[in-house]
Amino acid sequence: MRIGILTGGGDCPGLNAVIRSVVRTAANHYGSEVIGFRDGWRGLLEDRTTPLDIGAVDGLLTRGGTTLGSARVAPGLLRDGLDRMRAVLADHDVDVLVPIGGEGTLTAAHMLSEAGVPVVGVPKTIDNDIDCTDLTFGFDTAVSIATEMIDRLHTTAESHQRVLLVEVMGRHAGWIALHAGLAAGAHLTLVPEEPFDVEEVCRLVTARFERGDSHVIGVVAEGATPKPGTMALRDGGVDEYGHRRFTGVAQQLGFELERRTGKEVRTTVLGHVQRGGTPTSFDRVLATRFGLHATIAAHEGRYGQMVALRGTDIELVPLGDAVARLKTVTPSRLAERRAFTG
Ligand SMILES: Nc1ncnc2c1ncn2[C@@H]1O[C@H](COP(=O)(O)OP(=O)(O)O)[C@@H](O)[C@H]1O
Ligand SMILES: O=P(O)(O)OC[C@H]1O[C@](O)(COP(=O)(O)O)[C@@H](O)[C@@H]1O
Ligand SMILES: [Mg+2]
Repeated sequence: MRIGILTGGGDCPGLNAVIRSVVRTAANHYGSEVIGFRDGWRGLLEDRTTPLDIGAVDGLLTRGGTTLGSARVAPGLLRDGLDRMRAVLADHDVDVLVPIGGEGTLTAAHMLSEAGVPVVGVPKTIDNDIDCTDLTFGFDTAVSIATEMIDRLHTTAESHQRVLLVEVMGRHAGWIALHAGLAAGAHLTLVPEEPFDVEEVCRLVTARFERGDSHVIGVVAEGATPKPGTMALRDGGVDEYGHRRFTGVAQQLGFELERRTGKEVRTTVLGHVQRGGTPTSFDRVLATRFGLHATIAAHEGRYGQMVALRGTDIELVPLGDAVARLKTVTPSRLAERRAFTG
């Protein structure tokens, strides 16, 4: 058998570990071959490939990023390129395609699958917002990095009796903010799922200083928004791929807080540091198991599926189910942070 593999969307610690796992499982369990398409769907459309044998994946387990590269393609171009992609796959004798990506890449994978292309998907995202899987690799790494950074912000914030706002990633879902906030003892966590009231945030800040607390740490997901009418947030529009352009919610909230409470505020935007570097051991294991089970599914002809973590087992779920909706933070998980707010 010949497996084609590609990585799409934003990079994520653990992508290389999946690639290695697919190649090793294919070669060692099945005597199969793997070919990589460069730069996500773009490489498949443009027929840019790289052979992947055991030697090519040496050392990949621990390396961040993706050795195959990743790029975005406008979804319309992809839909128009269906026949072209089919022809490229046939030219390379690819029997099954294993796309590794977020909800965008997996939506495209579902489209190919519906068009009859044999596909087994692997979910990736640091945001942890893909449905039908308990977790995605990259999330644990991002939370670990964010936690360490927030730990460090505590000490400088208390030295100066400041409010420290830290903006973390999370376009539609506040999982990173919620988990890093809980892990690092944040006093306030703002997530996209629950628009915030700037007056309430001001009350919390003022109350903490009035009762003698030394500082405030607020974790703000990049996709958090104020309740309508409470605070203006600059509109950045959308990019050519339909993604909302962020304009720095933490910074803008910081200005408002300083103005309204008179307290000194500093803002730290963690940005891509959350996605860079080596995956945690948890993510290495999850990525390796995803790659292993995707390769088994490919050889068993279980197409149109995505590997998923359910409890401690890796299972297969229909791609259509996985991309039907995003997995956002539930009200009950949001409620858990109340005791630690303020
Ligand atoms: N609705 C869609 N239909 C078809 N293809 C899509 C769709 N959304 C995204 N894609 C393709 O998947 C690529 C990656 O999606 P993107 O949202 O950027 O990253 P991720 O896979 O991490 O969610 C896009 O550049 C595009 O080519
Ligand atoms: O690297 P880019 O293109 O600026 O994208 C940033 C976005 O990618 C992410 O890091 C990960 O999102 P995906 O895994 O869905 O691609 C988001 O948290 C963030 O908003
Ligand atoms: Mg996406």
